[in-house]
Amino acid sequence: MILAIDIGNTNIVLGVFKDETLIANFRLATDHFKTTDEYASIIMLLMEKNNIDIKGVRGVIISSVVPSLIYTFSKLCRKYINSEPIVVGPGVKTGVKIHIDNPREVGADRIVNAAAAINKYGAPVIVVDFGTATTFDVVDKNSCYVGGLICPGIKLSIKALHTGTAKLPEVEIEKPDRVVGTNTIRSIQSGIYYGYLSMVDGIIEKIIDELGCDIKNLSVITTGGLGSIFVRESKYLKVYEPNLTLEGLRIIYEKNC
Ligand SMILES: Nc1ncnc2c1ncn2[C@@H]1O[C@H](COP(=O)(O)OP(=O)(O)O)[C@@H](O)[C@H]1O
Ligand SMILES: CC(C)(COP(=O)(O)O)[C@@H](O)C(=O)NCCC(=O)O
Ligand SMILES: [K+]
Repeated sequence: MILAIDIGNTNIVLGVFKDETLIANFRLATDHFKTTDEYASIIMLLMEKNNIDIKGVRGVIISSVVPSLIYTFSKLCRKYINSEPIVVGPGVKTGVKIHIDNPREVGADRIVNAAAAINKYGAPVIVVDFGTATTFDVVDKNSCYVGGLICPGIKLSIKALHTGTAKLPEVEIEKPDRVVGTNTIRSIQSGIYYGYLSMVDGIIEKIIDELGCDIKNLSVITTGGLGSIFVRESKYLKVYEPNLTLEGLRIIYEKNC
């Protein structure tokens, strides 16, 4: 078995693969202050509850956008799994040609998403990841990662409206029936929901223009904890792949083991 660990700013997602099949996945809150031993005790308990023998894990691969937790989880792998993890970054083969100003600064999760999307859908492909931030990753027709966009995440935007004002409450993400809100909560929900929907579709149209390709030849894949919200409702987001990053990690593991 392979253990894939995707460390995001809000959640840490773990996936256990038996050959190419994801047999279990767990989601933990990202906590910069938890120790190696604390994370290990949670993970081992979850493994046990899912009847997974940690001794059967032959390798671990980690993608992290939280630098301090790379150390915590690498230590966890050595101490509790007896394995030196592959940490996605410079020097690790991903199969993705990165054509941006400074390949070292791009979030590992974005390259992992691109690797998974190319593998499953071919190129050109766009990945929209609704996590703490909402990111767009663009792979051109030559399978080159050519960059993308970083937008404030949905929950982050809702929080910012609340913390940056005296009177706005923190609302739940909901689709209002009408775009014109008739009270404060409905107005915020409409701003968030229809604002994001228009932003996503508008950005995808601009990317298509810039790539100079036809929408018929391009795949647009959605992922991330909040990714299911706009699928179907959007003109372009039709495919939701909740485990895209984990699948990308498995593919990259196989290239490097
Ligand atoms: N299964 C789920 N259903 C609904 N919301 C979720 C789910 N998983 C995560 N979320 C929410 O989605 C947001 C983004 O999560 P995630 O994609 O894990 O972010 P990140 O990768 O930045 O850590 C978080 O606010 C989280 O609370
Ligand atoms: C853009 C991100 C914050 C997204 O992180 P997430 O929402 O998945 O937690 C992360 O990929 C990151 O820190 N990237 C570094 C900058 C870059 O990608 O250019
Ligand atoms: K993201």
